Amino acid sequence: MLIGARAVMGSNGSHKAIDPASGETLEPAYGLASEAEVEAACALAWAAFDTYRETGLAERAAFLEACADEIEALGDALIARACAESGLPRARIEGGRGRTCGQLRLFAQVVREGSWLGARIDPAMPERQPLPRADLRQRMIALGPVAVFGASNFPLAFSVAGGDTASALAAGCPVVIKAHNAHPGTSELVGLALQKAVARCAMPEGTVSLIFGAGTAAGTQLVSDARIKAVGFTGSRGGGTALMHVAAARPEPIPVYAEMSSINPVYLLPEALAARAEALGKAFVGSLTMGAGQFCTNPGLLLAIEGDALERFVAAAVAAMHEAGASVMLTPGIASAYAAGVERLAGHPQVETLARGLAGEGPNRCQAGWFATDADTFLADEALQEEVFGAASLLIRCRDLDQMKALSEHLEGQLTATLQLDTGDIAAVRTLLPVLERKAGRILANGWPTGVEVCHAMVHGGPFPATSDSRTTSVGTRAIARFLRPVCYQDLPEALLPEALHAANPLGLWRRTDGELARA
Ligand SMILES: NC(=O)C1=CN([C@@H]2O[C@H](COP(=O)(O)OP(=O)(O)OC[C@H]3O[C@@H](n4cnc5c(N)ncnc54)[C@H](OP(=O)(O)O)[C@@H]3O)[C@@H](O)[C@H]2O)C=CC1
Ligand SMILES: O=C(O)CCC(=O)C(=O)O
Repeated sequence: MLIGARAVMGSNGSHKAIDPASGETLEPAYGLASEAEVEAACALAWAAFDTYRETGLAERAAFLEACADEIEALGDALIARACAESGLPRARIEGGRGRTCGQLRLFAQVVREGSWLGARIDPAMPERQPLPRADLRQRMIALGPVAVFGASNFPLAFSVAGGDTASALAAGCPVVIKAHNAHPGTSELVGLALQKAVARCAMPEGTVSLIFGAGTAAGTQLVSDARIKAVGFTGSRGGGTALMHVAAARPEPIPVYAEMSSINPVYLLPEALAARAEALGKAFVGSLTMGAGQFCTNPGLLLAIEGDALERFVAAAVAAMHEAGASVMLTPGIASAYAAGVERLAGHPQVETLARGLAGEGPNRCQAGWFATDADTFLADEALQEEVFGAASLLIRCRDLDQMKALSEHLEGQLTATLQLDTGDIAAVRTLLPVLERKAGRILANGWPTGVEVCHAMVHGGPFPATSDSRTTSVGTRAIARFLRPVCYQDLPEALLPEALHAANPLGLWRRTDGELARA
């Protein structure tokens, strides 16, 4: 583990990674955190907080860029270890490294630009009648140390130096990262890169710590620690909601930003289906089976109106499914949860198995599964909405547009909703759109939900259970807002005000002065 500047062998037992492709155990053993070690990481993060949050914009941006540089400097050792621990192909891991470093550099630009500080100035009005107005100035400050839980399915871009870490560090929050036990070696390497960047940029020692934990104890302790002020999590609905309860039960409750479970409905609208049923069927299977379906944006639910066009779509997708290879899943636990989920669907008396992919050889393989039922069955059985993490999807045959809309109202919160539409479908979509806006964080047309762009306009969020807080996003630059809160300074002399609020605007920020936005 990396506790501040130290490398520590955890004293609470040990853990080794598994290569899911072969089932073999990978050396070395990683020591797991004792209570005292979790405590030490939190103490260092707290000690770092007041210094780190006031680092200059240029200084903090350079630190984020140094994190990216150090990750790249790990070279092939990082790629090889991440492939071995995740079973993911090299191209996916290399892409993940590019995304991770790109994300850190994007947040560096955001930090430098400074509008996230949200500077507002309402100058004093001493002559105002009947009462004078005080001088009021507002800016955003960092919330405090953040506990980050690395995700299993993105060992780089949603893990130790992933979006939660990048946005928390950008906001001015030290991080204590709980590594995912599926990829301890990858976590260690990336943690070492961050530790080097901290030293190189002379950031306070506790800016970054990385702990390994056994079961739920270390994570629970971390979220319970009074010095932790927010949580970033990507993983299961069970894990995310458990941490929400822990955070809410603290003497001082804290926000938990958990991204959990989503089945990502795809609407096959009649005109689009009639025009390109076969192409859509093939493209659907490509999106479903990519990366063994281990994306929270995987298209786990299709909605369409019964008829000939739908049957053409089904025939094309079934043919593609029969050729879909069985990729390695991330962990034995995820592979067995997938197998159980598929068995549950296959054994449901009102669910038809449309097609299975190829079985594959070796351990932890994901045999894709596609199932169908009617809208009445889906509406009557809540369990059919549960995410089956992996390449499994359920087609709902609807009688008409009204039933499609009724079914949409019934859906839980989602990360995405996808519309396959043509011009002739616009009127129908117009009636669906208000429902989808209430249900999902991102609505997309004529694409597939997998693949999330890291940019300014992205929303990777949505109502529960997609996330624990629908007001925000875990991907894209808006993610920084999760770790900030406003402070108002009333009548403070300029010598005591932060630079962002000085009269001369030395940081050159866009500020709202008396309601007017200007860079002055
Ligand atoms: N929505 C999404 O994006 C994703 C969903 N999943 C879902 O999660 C399942 C399991 O995958 P996994 O990635 O391991 O996700 P988990 O939610 O099981 O674990 C994620 C992290 O949270 C920790 N954790 C989990 N539960 C608790 C708890 N009650 N208290 C404290 N810490 C906890 C785990 O620690 P430890 O491992 O030490 O127990 C791990 O570090 C998959 O089968 C899939 O259903 C997985 C990945 C992404
Ligand atoms: O597809 C992506 O890029 C993000 C998906 C995601 O957040 C997840 O699967 O956990």
